[in-house]
Amino acid sequence: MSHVKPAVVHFHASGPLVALVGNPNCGKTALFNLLTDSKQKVANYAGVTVERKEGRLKTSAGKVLRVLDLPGTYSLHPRSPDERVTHDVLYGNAVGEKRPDYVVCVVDATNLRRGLRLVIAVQRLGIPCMVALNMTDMAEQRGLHIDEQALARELGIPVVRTVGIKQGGDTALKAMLDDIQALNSHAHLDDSDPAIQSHTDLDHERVRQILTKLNLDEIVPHNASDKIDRVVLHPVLGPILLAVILFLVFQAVFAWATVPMDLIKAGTEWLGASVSALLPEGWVQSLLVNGIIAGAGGVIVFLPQILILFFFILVLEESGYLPRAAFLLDRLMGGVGLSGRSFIPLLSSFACAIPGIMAARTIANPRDRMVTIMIAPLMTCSARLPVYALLIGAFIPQRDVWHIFELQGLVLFALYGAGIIGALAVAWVLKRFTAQSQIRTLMMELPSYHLPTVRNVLLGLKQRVVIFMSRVGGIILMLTIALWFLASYPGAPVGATGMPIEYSFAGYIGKALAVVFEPIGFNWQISIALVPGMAAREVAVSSLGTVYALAAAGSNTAEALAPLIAQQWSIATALSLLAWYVFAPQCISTLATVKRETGGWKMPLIMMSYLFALAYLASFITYRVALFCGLG
Ligand SMILES: Nc1nc2c(ncn2[C@@H]2O[C@H](COP(=O)(O)OP(=O)(O)OP(=O)(O)O)[C@@H](O)[C@H]2O)c(=O)[nH]1
Repeated sequence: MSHVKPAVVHFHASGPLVALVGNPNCGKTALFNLLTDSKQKVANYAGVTVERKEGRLKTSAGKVLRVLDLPGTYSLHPRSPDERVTHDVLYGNAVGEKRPDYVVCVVDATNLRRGLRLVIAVQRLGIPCMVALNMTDMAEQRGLHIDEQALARELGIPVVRTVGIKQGGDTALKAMLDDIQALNSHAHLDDSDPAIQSHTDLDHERVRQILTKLNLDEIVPHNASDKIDRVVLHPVLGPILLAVILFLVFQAVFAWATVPMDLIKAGTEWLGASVSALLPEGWVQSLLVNGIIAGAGGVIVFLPQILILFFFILVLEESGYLPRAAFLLDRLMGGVGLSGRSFIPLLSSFACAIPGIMAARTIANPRDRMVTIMIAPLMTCSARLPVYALLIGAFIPQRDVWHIFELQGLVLFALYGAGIIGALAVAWVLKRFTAQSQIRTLMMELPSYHLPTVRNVLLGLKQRVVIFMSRVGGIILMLTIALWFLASYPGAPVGATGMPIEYSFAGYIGKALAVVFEPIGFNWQISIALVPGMAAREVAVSSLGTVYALAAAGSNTAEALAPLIAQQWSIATALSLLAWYVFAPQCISTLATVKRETGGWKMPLIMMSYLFALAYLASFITYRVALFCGLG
């Protein structure tokens, strides 16, 4: 989707500032959510948190602490923009932010070696700190018994056990934060100690000594994950499995959504009819029935499909499969000059280009980061799903292919595929125009698999519903009402022939634009819908709903839209419109994000122009080829 409501709450209240610091994927955000009762995104791969998030913890002693969740980092020498965020906060360089008063170093108990290196580096900063030994449940399952008291003695700072995914899993941490004085009194390392100069080798040595002393120097493999990886990362089976998984997801989007979609349709229809019957004919009735109900109802109907898609994405995210997919795709992406690192930002763009573009902060190489940002909008964001679903529903028959595939699902899969291929092609071209190609090896952490928690999946789905509905109630509603106005006024003069909408502001605009879009097969009604579709893509659907509802003067709402366009448009036009939306120029909020992330208007302007040109070209070719094949 093209707009994400910022879930970050900024508190200006003063109060001790506690920062959560740790390696990527060690469970910082899970703990942050528990401590502050927040609902930030957690997922089983590195690089989910790319900016600082703040929350508030009220301790049982009544003290209020400000808690910061920071992007994961391996060291205090930042290599990517997200690691720099953590670095700047810890060194007191963050603009408008004081240095934290306390640091909680979150350490993955199943990966002590790496976590402790960062702890030692943090100790050297001179900020009072402690260790939250997280994922202790997983460590226990693998037979790893850590004596936290002994560890605390070795490090000279408090150590508590936590489980980020269990209610109450933060009890010991909360108790420790309650007694904040205790943290103050603990010694921290300081640079004057010759034994612990800031030297990586010395840190490694110290961690090795601690682990040996605690009898923890054996690396315990995670057998189950290793076994699964033998299939999932297999050079032949792995890619086949990935293709099958993605394919099944798109099949499910169509196959499972029919019943809830029918229910929503029936509900909207009933509402439209009831309001029509209740209100006298006039502008109020027209605004409600043809404007709001036709417009908003026409978009809400696609919510089940969006939720089904996200259900799968959330399950894949939580299970730990996604970084494996990145690993499998590394070679393919290497062919166009990208590394597997771009995979997660690009995958996030399937929800919405905005989090995807922000996730590109995890990419250390500036050129790779820029290319990833430029192609992120080509991933099919969920705002396009309503447009695709409407056109597929109207023009592609429901038919089994070889008794296995559903034709509509197949077409949807192809459209997502077209976006990906388009993105790879653009990346390849950008690579030609930018600096030398160099071979980069992908260093990516593969987390252990675990079963997705029902709570996290439900939470993720709830967030999608909230984002979607606030768009429907916000920007979509606003644009729909504006369009209704433009499409209803000034109205046809007495004795005029043709549809009243032709004599409206929207009609005039549509006809003027149609000159530009006629070569790619768009009529004036589609041309009208494209304009508000720039602000938010789903609005193209509600706009068509409004335009056609008004055009058909009185005929009811968007449910009628699919058969109506099926009757009025040629297949060539529908295919051309689908091609348009594969590349369609960006929604405004995406461009604003690109400006923020790249620090100027140059990149967003280049992005908008190239997407527009690409969309026009793709539609032109599609339309002409379709006409040639007799689909006119
Ligand atoms: N079994 C188990 N899983 C946990 C625990 N804490 C977190 N997780 C899971 O570990 C994964 C990573 O958690 P996050 O909270 O996203 O990790 P993070 O450190 O914030 O990650 P980044 O944002 O990438 O730095 C998620 O799938 C969590 O559900 C824990 O104590 N036990």
